[in-house]
Amino acid sequence: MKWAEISIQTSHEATEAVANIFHDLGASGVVIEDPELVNAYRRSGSWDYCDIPEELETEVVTIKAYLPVDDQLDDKLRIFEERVNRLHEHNLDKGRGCINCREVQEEDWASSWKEYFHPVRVSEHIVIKPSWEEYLPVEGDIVIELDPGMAFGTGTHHTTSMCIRCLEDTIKTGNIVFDVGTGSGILAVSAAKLGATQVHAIDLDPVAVRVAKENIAFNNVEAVVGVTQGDLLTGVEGKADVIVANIIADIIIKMLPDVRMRLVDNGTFIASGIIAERLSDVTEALIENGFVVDKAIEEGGWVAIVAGSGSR
Ligand SMILES: C[S@@+](CC[C@H](N)C(=O)[O-])C[C@H]1O[C@@H](n2cnc3c(N)ncnc32)[C@H](O)[C@@H]1O
Repeated sequence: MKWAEISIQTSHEATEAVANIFHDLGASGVVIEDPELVNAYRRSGSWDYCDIPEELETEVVTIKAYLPVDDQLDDKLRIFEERVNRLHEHNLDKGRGCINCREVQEEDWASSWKEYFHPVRVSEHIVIKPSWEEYLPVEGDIVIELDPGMAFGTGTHHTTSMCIRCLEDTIKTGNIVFDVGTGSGILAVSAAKLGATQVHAIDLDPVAVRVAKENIAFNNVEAVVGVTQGDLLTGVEGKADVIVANIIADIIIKMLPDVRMRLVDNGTFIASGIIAERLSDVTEALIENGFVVDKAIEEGGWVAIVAGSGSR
């Protein structure tokens, strides 16, 4: 299906009114790009995942919506423009008011990232293969088929590949593993393929839970891996030999008491998603919570830590 992406540059005060006009014209959702929100989020310090630059031009808000390309589109565009031009009647400044319209294919949004995702060897044995690509395994390869869809975790991100390497060094046949923040399920599937006999994967995001279930089925490890929607280790019962979490530093620090409680004696916690600048914070918190830090590895500005729970 063809869609029209309609975007408008407007002012802060007109944001809600413009979004309402889009809704009235049948758009099921709008994308609001507000540089002030980006700057506020940046300053909050809760985003470890990217070095987002400070937005310098904060006055202009861009709002985008998608409408089907059909015989009503021209009328809808005309109505949109008319209503934007009448915003001053409600004492609202429309700002620049520049409207752009471009055609996009639905498949473009859903699959454009696929061209960047190819089979990749992430550890000595594990190769991540997109479900739509061919790969001829060599002896000793453990091939994981993956279609991450909208969930995080293709194996190409340093935080994920470091976790997989640490899992490969840690997991022993028969281990129980908890994967907190499973995303695409990539670490849970890796753990199962490396010999774990019970894996509990958890994610807060229902989309991730659905995608992880699909990838688990794809790799025939449903008998070993179960996925639940949940907040970190809340409500998780039993103990694991290995807990892995590729989330941000602050969340890792927050979950440490639960991690320690849910690990067997001499169990292992693999923590990733930590920017190098936060290594000392996480290390200190680990020690405060009774862990022994075995090693920290760094790649591309990211750190993964392997820590032992010791015996209690
Ligand atoms: C960086 S992704 C990691 C995905 C995958 N494990 C990997 O290593 O590629 C972090 C995941 O943690 C999930 N997450 C964030 N906060 C969470 C929470 N409080 N409880 C459970 N999952 C959470 C996100 O939805 C996301 O899927």
